[in-house]
Order: sequence, then C-alpha cells, then structure tokens
Amino acid sequence: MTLRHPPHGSTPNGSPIHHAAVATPNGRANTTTLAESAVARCDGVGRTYGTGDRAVVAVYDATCVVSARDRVAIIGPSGSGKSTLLHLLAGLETPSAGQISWPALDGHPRDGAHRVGLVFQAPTLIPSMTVLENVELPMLLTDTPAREASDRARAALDLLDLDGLRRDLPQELSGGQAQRVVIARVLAARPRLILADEPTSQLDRTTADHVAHVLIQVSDEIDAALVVATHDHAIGGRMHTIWPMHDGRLHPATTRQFAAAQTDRSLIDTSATRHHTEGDHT
Ligand SMILES: Nc1ncnc2c1ncn2[C@@H]1O[C@H](COP(=O)(O)OP(=O)(O)OP(=O)(O)O)[C@@H](O)[C@H]1O
Repeated sequence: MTLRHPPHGSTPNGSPIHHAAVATPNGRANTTTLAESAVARCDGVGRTYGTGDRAVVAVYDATCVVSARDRVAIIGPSGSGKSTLLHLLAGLETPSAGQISWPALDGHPRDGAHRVGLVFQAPTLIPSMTVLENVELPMLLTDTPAREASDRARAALDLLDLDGLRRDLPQELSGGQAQRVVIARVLAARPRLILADEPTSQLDRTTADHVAHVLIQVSDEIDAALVVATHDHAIGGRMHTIWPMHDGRLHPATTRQFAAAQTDRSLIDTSATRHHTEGDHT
C-alpha cells in the first residue's frame, strides 16, 4: 500500500517523536522523554478504515507522548486525522498498527475513575436531566457516593460561574453555557487527561475565547494534561506544544514554530483532505 504523501521528519527508527515541550527558566524549550510520567504514549500508531481500494489511512505511524500537565494543540485541515488520533488517545478506537499505552493511568484510560475526560464539538448533555444532574451523573455511574458527587458537581459549577443554572435543562442554555457545563462535568470527575475535539468551533469569538480560557483553567486546577484538536489559533497559541497534522501524519513542532505555522495555510486550510490507499498498511 502506498500513501500519496511521503513521510516527513524522522528519527533513527523512522518515526517522528513528539515530545512534550517544557518551559525552562531561561525561556528555552526542552524536551522530555519521561516515559514513566506519560499520561498517554503512541508508538507507531496507525488507524485504517476499510480495506483494499476503499481503505483510508486516517492516522499513519504516529509516535507521540503526552506528559502530565501538558498542553497540546493538534492543528490540521479537515480530514487530516485529528479526531481519529484523539479517539485513539481516549481508548475509544483500537489502533490498526502500533501501540498506545497510558503509563500514568495504570494502563487503563477508561476503567474505574474518570481518567480521561472528553469534550466534543457539540455539547453532550442529557436533555431530560438538569445541569446539576448532568454533572453528577458520570461520578454516580462510577460509584462515587451521592453526597460527594453532589458536592463536587456544585463546586465545579461554582468555579465556572454556572451555579445559577443548576436547575436548568440543557435546552435552556446558550451554546457557550452548555459547553461550560460539559467542562464542569470534566472538572468534577477530575481526569488525568482531558481530550477536546474542536470544543469552540460552534461558538462566537468572545464565547470561544472564554471557553478556551476555562478549559485551560480547569486543566490547571486538577493538574490534568490537555490535548485539543482545533482550527482555532486562539487556543493553539495558549498551548505549550503544537502538533501539526496533515494527511494522517503528525509533524513535529513546538509553540516557537507556531507563528510560522500560522502563516502556512496548508496547516490550517479547512478544505477536506482524504488519503486513499491501495491497501491496508498493517
Ligand atoms: N469511521 C470512519 N470510517 C471511515 N472513514 C473514516 C471514519 N472516521 C474517519 N474517517 C476518515 O478518516 C480521515 C480522518 O478523519 P478525522 O475525522 O479523524 O479527521 P479530522 O482532522 O478530525 O477532520 P475534521 O477537522 O473535519 O473533524 C478522513 O478521511 C475521514 O473521512
């Protein structure tokens, strides 16, 4: 099977490694390979949908590390594989090739307590439940005592200035309020890794900026790593690390390179790109 686009940038083993960028006192970015502190780690991960002439490689040979408290933005055109990579990192998809591990989560991204928190493009709230009940629900489903779930949900809603909306139903909320309720739900569950897929794409500029701010504030509050797939430069500019993605491939870059990436329309063009293959690469 061949891809239309050849690999970019490689390491001795042929795979680009995407390390966490770590700020240092002198302002320079260092890299870290602390495998034991990795919240999530991909080694040569691929995901192919379909087979034969219809096969599409959504993610090809991705090697990357998300460390504790990282702030990563995956930026790329529509169809470049950002959502698929997030789903792989969440353990919602199984790789067709390579391996994903979650060393700092005891190897289990979704078992037991809420180790991975998800924020999607459209707020995912249960329409028949109040705001408070929506925030409590995931904790109750994982056997958190009712009193504790209620306390944590109320505290999360307070922190996000949503305490006045506790009894409201999702249909009564604006888009920005609903997305903040989803973030409150993540905050209350205290995951180690937050994965957000275009969390601000349906919001106006002011609301998007506020939601982005809140998402980062919440990640700081609970010491979680944050990975956001986005076209939104306002979010990208606030992250430690940028992972440009194109045709299913991750390209190494850090925030220092982001200014250059912003002028490269190939990284932010929203036109769809697909990468058809002649077979399965696994
Ligand atoms: N379940 C699926 N079955 C078949 N093809 C899929 C599936 N999910 C994704 N794809 C294909 O994989 C490629 C990557 O899709 P993905 O949604 O990951 O890209 P993306 O960068 O998140 O796009 P967008 O920014 O539009 O959300 C696309 O060509 C898409 O059509």
